[in-house]
Amino acid sequence: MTGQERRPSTVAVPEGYEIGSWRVERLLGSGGFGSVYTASRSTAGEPRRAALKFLPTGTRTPRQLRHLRDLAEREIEVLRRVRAPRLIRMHEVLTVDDPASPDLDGATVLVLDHAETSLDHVLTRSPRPPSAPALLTQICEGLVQLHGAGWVHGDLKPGNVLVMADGTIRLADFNMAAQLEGTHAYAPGFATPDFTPPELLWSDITERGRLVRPTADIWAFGVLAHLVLTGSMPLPGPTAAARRTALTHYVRGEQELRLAPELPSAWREIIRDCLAPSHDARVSHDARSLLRRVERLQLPAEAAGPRRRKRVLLSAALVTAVCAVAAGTAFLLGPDDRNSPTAKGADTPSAPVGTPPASVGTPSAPASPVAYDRCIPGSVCFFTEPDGGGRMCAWVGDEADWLAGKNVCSWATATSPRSVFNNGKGASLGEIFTNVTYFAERHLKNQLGCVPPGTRRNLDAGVNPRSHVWTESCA
Ligand SMILES: Nc1ncnc2c1ncn2[C@@H]1O[C@H](COP(=O)(O)OP(=O)(O)OP(=O)(O)O)[C@@H](O)[C@H]1O
Repeated sequence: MTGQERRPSTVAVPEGYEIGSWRVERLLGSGGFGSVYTASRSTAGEPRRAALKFLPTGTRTPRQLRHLRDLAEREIEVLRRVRAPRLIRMHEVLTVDDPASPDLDGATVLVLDHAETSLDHVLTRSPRPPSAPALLTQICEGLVQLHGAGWVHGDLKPGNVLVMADGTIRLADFNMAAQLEGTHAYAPGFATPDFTPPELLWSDITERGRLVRPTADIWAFGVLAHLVLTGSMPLPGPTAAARRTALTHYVRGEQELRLAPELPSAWREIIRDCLAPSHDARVSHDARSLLRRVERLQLPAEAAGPRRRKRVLLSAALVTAVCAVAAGTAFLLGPDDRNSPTAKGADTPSAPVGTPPASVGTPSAPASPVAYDRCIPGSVCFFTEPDGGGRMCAWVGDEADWLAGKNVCSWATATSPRSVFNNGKGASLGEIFTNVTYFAERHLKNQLGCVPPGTRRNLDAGVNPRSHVWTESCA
């Protein structure tokens, strides 16, 4: 099916229809596999509003049914297991039990956080939104969180980037998502052609599905970035077929990648790397290194420049300037609940999901050999107990103020960390800022220590960091 556009298929749900504690209001839109409605809660409790995604898993022919169930299960699995600030949250899963409505009976209903709109709609109104760099930073954060938790999105495109009422974004629509087994994963054989990397457009589908890797999302990010920054596709053409021909010429080396001339040169470099014509040529640009580059584009030139050129730590003055901006773009990873019993299986209702806390883990959790492994790849984690035990605070980006910055560490007010793990990926993947330097005061003042990539170490009692920054070296 790759190469064909998916047609929306509407699941008709009447206004006022009741399911669980929800009353359906109006249709938000339909995708290839189901429809999304706004709903309000008819009983006490939070949230008051939600988006209900109806997947018609109870109807259709047995073959369609199997396929729809597989897609629904993928989405539920991701939403249950990966809870992170830049991914849409799922509150519960319901099944319609209504034999009197044969089209609805048996449908799976995902109760999701209600988004205000999608990036697709934003681009229709404003093809080059002024907030494009900030939007792209957050999309990149979403990819870091998803890939860090071991999943490939597989269908990143404007329709699957939701914009919340507060203007922040969340990645959504995970029915093409695939869980990594080492370096690769198997996804169903669908994708949206304009956002699909060349190696997948012409690849075979095995019994387990199509082999995908995180570089597929990196390609999609490149297309998305070009679209959001310029209002046009990187491989232009009036129809999907024409764009595909342009892609073929590009991949065969018969045609250069001609990015829009108005694209700023730094973005041009990033997009070119994302749109490298093969997986091998793209593999060194993972989501995390991309995030760093995207974040740095938003720093004032005088702050970003010296940090890039000199392979030394930031000077105190410079650091203050960097922090003011970096604090606005760094983020904290949510809990990694991959080992949680409630995270398994698609048939039990999930517990309500709250905003991921700034600190995760339990105060009494004993240190164990796997304790450090809670730290999601790509992040730096500080723990309240030695050997990765106790509570954990994790960051992918810089944090200028642990207690009052963008991503605070709630336990740090009263507790000193006793161990640290720099689980950043390291220089082998082309990343530059791989060491984590931490400071006794906010805004990176009064250096306490530095952790090289891959290092797990215990900290002396009384070491009280208040800020940290990813740096080129610990020297
Ligand atoms: N949580 C949500 N809040 C608000 N709107 C949503 C939410 N989830 C999805 N939508 C909107 O509902 C519509 C249908 O979404 P859905 O995920 O089913 O399909 P799609 O992404 O448009 O298409 P496809 O699944 O074929 O890729 C889209 O317009 C999307 O923006």
